[in-house]
Amino acid sequence: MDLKSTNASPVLTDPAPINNSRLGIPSSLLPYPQSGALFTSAMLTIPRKKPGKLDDVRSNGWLDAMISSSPPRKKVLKDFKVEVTSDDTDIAYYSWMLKFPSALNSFEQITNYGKNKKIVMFLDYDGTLSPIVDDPDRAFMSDDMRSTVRNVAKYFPTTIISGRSRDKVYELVGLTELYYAGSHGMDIMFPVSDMISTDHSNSIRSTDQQVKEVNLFQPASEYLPMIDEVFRTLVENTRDIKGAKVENHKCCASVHYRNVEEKSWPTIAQCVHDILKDYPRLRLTHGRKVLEVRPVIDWDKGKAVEFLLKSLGLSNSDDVLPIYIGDDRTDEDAFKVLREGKRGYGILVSSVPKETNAFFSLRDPSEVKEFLESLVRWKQWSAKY
Ligand SMILES: O=P(O)(O)OC[C@H]1O[C@H](O[C@H]2O[C@H](CO)[C@@H](O)[C@H](O)[C@H]2O)[C@H](O)[C@@H](O)[C@@H]1O
Repeated sequence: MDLKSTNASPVLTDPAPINNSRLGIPSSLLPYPQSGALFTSAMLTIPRKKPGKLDDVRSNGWLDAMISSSPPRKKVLKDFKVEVTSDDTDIAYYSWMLKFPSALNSFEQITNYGKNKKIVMFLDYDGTLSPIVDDPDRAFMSDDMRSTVRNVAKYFPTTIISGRSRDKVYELVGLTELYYAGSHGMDIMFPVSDMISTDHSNSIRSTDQQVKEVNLFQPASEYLPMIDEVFRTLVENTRDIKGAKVENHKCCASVHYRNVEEKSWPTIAQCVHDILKDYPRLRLTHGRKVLEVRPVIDWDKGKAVEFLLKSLGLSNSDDVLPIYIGDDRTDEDAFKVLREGKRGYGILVSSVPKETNAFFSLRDPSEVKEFLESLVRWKQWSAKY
């Protein structure tokens, strides 16, 4: 692993000062709400802005990205007024699988490569461990999936890496035997007892819910008041857009449009665009029917994987095989790190063909469960022989 790059400050150089002064108090003294905390407009009066002309989001590609996010299985070819049948979809999927084979069909290849190595698992949450549902607050994982992940963690060091806040994803997964990285890897926690090395300046010691001593790494900690402020503005300014939902993930904020009528997508995009104009230190990324606002720092799920491998003493690529399973564009950063460094395997969860840096594919969370169960069985079997 390139240690130098992870030891450098993850904050991208940008001359604009961080605008904590907007709030009038030093950031270190600011309280920020826990994940999922309900925002009441009484907390702060924010002048509401009507979205500007919708030209920006049409020309900057945001709208196209929104339309292509989470595509439906059946597509209508508008120009020809024909519907692509599921047979056509299947043909497209199977030819895509020639390039990104099923991790289930390639199981032997994966385990042959991992035979004398320590396998380290990284799992995304939404769309990977839990199916995508309309209400983000109801994205529960099944008890079966939970027990599968528990078993995986018995044999392989396992981290959940999510775009959600760390607290929220821990609440949803509920397993103490895992490591957790929330806010797309900008909020990482693991027990000090498992730590082999860290010399990162953004690491601090803390205690978790079980009062265990933990290492907390938050490369975007100085942005927390700014994210909180933007979250409130987003809530206020999207209030009249039916179906819009804004989440505060502590180090980033999400604006969901899954339940917004398609004709209002330009309005919601323009609304986010207008707010971001006031925050040059924040940027936008796209997820599955969600716009994500996050700090302009050189940190993502890929960097988080590298950081965790190093901190846990697992960065020797000859002895270690990291496997990362995820479904989202933000997971591509991790797939890329594994592919480019020839370090491990990315597995994309998708039921439609997609451009990806992953090596393998799985169709949906049920196939993820099957793959994880096979891995556990293989490990138990190989321990005997
Ligand atoms: O990194 P992840 O764990 O995959 O988190 C990414 C986003 O997941 C959630 O949104 C997605 O799942 C929702 C529930 O199925 C769905 O309603 C939404 O449309 C998806 O985008 C979460 O709510 C986001 O904040 C995360 O960033």
